[in-house]
Amino acid sequence: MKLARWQWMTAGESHGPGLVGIIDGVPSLVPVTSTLINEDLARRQKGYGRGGRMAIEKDQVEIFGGVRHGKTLGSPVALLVKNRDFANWSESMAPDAGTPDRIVTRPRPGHADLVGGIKYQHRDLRNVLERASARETTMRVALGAVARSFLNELGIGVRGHVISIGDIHVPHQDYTLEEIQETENSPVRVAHKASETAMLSAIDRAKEAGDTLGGTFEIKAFGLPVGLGSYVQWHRRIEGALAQALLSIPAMKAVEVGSGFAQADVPGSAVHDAIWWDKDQGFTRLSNRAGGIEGGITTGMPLVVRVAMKPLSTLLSPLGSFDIDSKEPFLAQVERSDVTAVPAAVVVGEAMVMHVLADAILDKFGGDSLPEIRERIERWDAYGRQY
Ligand SMILES: Cc1cc2nc3c(=O)[nH]c(=O)nc-3n(C[C@H](O)[C@H](O)[C@H](O)COP(=O)(O)O)c2cc1C
Ligand SMILES: C=C(O[C@@H]1CC(C(=O)O)=C[C@@H](OP(=O)(O)O)[C@H]1O)C(=O)O
Repeated sequence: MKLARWQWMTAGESHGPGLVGIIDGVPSLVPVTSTLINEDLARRQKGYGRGGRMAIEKDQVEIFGGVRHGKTLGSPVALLVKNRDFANWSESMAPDAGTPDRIVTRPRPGHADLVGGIKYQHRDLRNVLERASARETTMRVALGAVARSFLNELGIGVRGHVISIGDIHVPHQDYTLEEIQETENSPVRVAHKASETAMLSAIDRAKEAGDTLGGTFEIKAFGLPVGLGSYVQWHRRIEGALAQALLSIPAMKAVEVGSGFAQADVPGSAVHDAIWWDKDQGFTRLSNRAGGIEGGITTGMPLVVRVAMKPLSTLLSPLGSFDIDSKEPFLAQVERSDVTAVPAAVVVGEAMVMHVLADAILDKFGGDSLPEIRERIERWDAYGRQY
């Protein structure tokens, strides 16, 4: 795989002391503050259908490196988010000596418990679920807020919204950035009131039945330059990087670009976007079924990706499974779980798209400081308009 220019990683367990993250490759002079990062952390915590854990956590970032007086230095950015719930697990999850109570020997169908136990030779499946948990996505979002600020400074806006929860879908339309931004006020992050009401009662019904719901969401990026990604080598096609990034989010099972799956059902004349030219904007497209990518390269039209999330696997009325020690079948007693996390997953999806775009910008334009990169993009855009 290619060496990313925007390299980032996270560490930390769900009920351990907290989560840490580092990004190497952030240009200097990008505005970054804990207030700005906390905004995205709060957005990820919202959403109707979350369980008891979200009432415990109030995610707040601490910036440990790479930022001074509100601007990045060009050195690695290091972040920390503490787990409030650790206070309730301090003995069981102590990094040094402690008492491993709350041992898990009952793997949940659909979670990482069983395969992780076999793979890492753990007999306490807590050692698996602690890291497989989507708690880790908190740090993806914190680091993603740094990418957001970088992209915003270049005039690129990335926003997502919910398309469906269970079998309730919002009517399809080409949502604008403003319409998507308004979904911040919706408890399920949708832009359509009737769908919102139906989704809220579907979530209530699923909760009563001890069941869970998945759904789909859309992420759009506005203001991208033409030319990110490439067709010249397999790993440089940008939709490949986006699909990998989005499928890496726990519980995501499918990704489509533009009108994606629907393209397979209709002839080419109903799929491809006619090219248009005028002297003000240069080349553009009359429609955007391609979702802003042709030949693995951004076209300058809005980037559109959709993601399908499976229903969560921790069921209050669980499916059958076997205890890994006694080998006896059981129906697990579950303490708490989310009913749906699709509205939260949108914010994680935005973060993953922004990490890919930040890397693609640095790959195409290089540069060490924000002003240098901005100037290069402006020159590139001017070239594009007169091509
Ligand atoms: C924001 C978010 C919250 C989640 N909350 C839960 C949860 O409460 N219970 C659960 O069983 N799974 C939850 N998941 C999904 C599991 O983490 C995921 O299914 C598990 O790690 C196994 O990975 P896989 O589904 O990709 O195979 C959540 C996922 C996300 C993105
Ligand atoms: C903690 C978060 O999500 C968690 C993801 C998750 C899972 O199995 O993935 C299970 C739940 O955690 P717990 O077992 O502590 O109730 C969710 O709350 C979070 O999003 O910050």
